[in-house]
Amino acid sequence: MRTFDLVIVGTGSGNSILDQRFRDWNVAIVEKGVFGGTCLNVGCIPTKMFVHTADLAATPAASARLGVDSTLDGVRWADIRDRIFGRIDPIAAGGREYRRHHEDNANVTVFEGTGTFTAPKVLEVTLPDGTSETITAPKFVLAAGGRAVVPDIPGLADVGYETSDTVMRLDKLPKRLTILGSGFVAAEFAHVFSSYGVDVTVIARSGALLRGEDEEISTRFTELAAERWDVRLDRKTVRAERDGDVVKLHLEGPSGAETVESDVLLVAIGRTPNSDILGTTAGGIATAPGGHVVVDEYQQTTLDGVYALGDISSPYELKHVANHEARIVQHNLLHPEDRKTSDHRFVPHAVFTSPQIASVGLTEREAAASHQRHVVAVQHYSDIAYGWAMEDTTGFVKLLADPATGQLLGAHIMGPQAASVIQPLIQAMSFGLPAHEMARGQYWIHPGMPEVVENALLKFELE
Ligand SMILES: Cc1cc2nc3c(=O)[nH]c(=O)nc-3n(C[C@H](O)[C@H](O)[C@H](O)COP(=O)(O)OP(=O)(O)OC[C@H]3O[C@@H](n4cnc5c(N)ncnc54)[C@H](O)[C@@H]3O)c2cc1C
Ligand SMILES: NC(=O)c1ccc[n+]([C@@H]2O[C@H](COP(=O)([O-])OP(=O)(O)OC[C@H]3O[C@@H](n4cnc5c(N)ncnc54)[C@H](O)[C@@H]3O)[C@@H](O)[C@H]2O)c1
Repeated sequence: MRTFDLVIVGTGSGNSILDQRFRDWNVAIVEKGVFGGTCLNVGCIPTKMFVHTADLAATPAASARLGVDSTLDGVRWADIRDRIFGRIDPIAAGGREYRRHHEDNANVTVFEGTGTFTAPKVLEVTLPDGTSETITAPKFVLAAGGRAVVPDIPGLADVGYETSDTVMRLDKLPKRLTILGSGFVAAEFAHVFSSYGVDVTVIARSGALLRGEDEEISTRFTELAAERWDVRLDRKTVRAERDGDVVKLHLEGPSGAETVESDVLLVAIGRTPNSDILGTTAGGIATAPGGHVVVDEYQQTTLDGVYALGDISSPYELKHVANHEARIVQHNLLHPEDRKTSDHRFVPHAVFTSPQIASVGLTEREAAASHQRHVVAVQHYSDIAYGWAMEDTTGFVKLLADPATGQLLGAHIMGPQAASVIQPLIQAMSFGLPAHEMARGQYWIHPGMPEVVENALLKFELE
């Protein structure tokens, strides 16, 4: 058994922990897949590169009503795909090369295999050739992320399906795509593929898409989605079947049995933490019922010296959260006598679909459920100057605040550039800036898009 000072499992956010301050540590990094993890290789970065091209492809269809006539001549799928991965793949390869061979990493040993705990702080790494090595250390960082969930639907395993890991590398664009699921991944890929001219069907188990959002956003988004895609709500998928090149999904819904046919099926029903593969139970590390590794405010697991971060322990499953937690773990490894706690007070997210959606803090339903006193302010993009310029008809900002203090409790935006427009609200919440001070304590560039936030703030009826 080889002994190290520190073992890091996973090279997504885990890889960012090591810098020159660790040069005197004997470190092992264990990675079973592609260097760089989900966000770089199959997550945030490639998806948003596809979303950008989708936004461009969708522009001609949207501009005629403003008096600008243009047509989309075509979408070169292979060129888009190869440009995106032609940029990303070398970054992953470069990261691997850096850790394996660069002089900065003389103290780092890379194990390219699957790590599984056989006992507390004893990790068996199974290498691709079937051999294994056992390693140990007083300190571990578990940054092993999660993976797409595949439901137990009869026939599914035989028909062939894509997940977010594979759908961006399809050989050619399908004519028809069915997406099983109604969350982030479904909403983003439905926008991407439909903008490229693919007929998209979205199958939701419940009565709305993006159900985790504030109810008004979810309801309004579902209505808009139904105008662009074939949206099937309240459907149970009972069986999958292949007929030549066609994938058939047999559903049961409000009107009885029905079948959806398509060329490609994308399964997007959520992700599960990789704690099972990592053998956390044998490792003496507690997990929550959904499989997330349990951590305290210092990101330490139930086993002393073993830290965890990102999707393996965080129910948020967002890259900016994993990055924040990686910085906390890094600090706590380097300064065990002066540890920091992670801050999950105001975790924002954005869904890069169309219209874009962004959110931070309490939804109205959550505020009511927690008996939090609150007032609500809503401002439509259509009533601000830049909204006139865009002739926007669907976007809005919805804010929640404490009526006594003016402190913002939640912000929910659906509309152009929502992921950027929300940032000052995240800042105000994080630094405790009350709504009225935020609205009137600064200039708002006229006629900029953030005026939609200013006007929403001014609508609050505070005590
Ligand atoms: C399609 C998609 C789009 C997304 N878009 C966004 C977005 O726009 N914004 C955002 O904030 N978040 C987004 N996310 C979420 C984001 O990608 C994740 O939250 C983030 O990448 C998690 O980082 P991590 O370091 O925890 O795990 P990962 O990056 O998943 O890293 C875990 C690594 O551990 C390795 N590993 C796992 N088990 C073992 C083992 N037993 N032994 C050895 N190695 C192991 C894996 O191979 C992997 O490389 C998206 C996710 C998906 C799937
Ligand atoms: N922009 C972003 O930040 C971004 C983008 C993509 C993914 N992500 C992250 O990745 C995670 C995974 O995304 P996701 O969309 O796969 O999961 P999700 O949790 O966002 O949505 C999954 C949806 O599938 C539904 N579902 C579950 N089981 C089902 C079944 N058997 N049949 C039909 N529907 C079913 C759920 O009710 C849910 O609405 C997200 O939670 C998010 O944190 C983030």
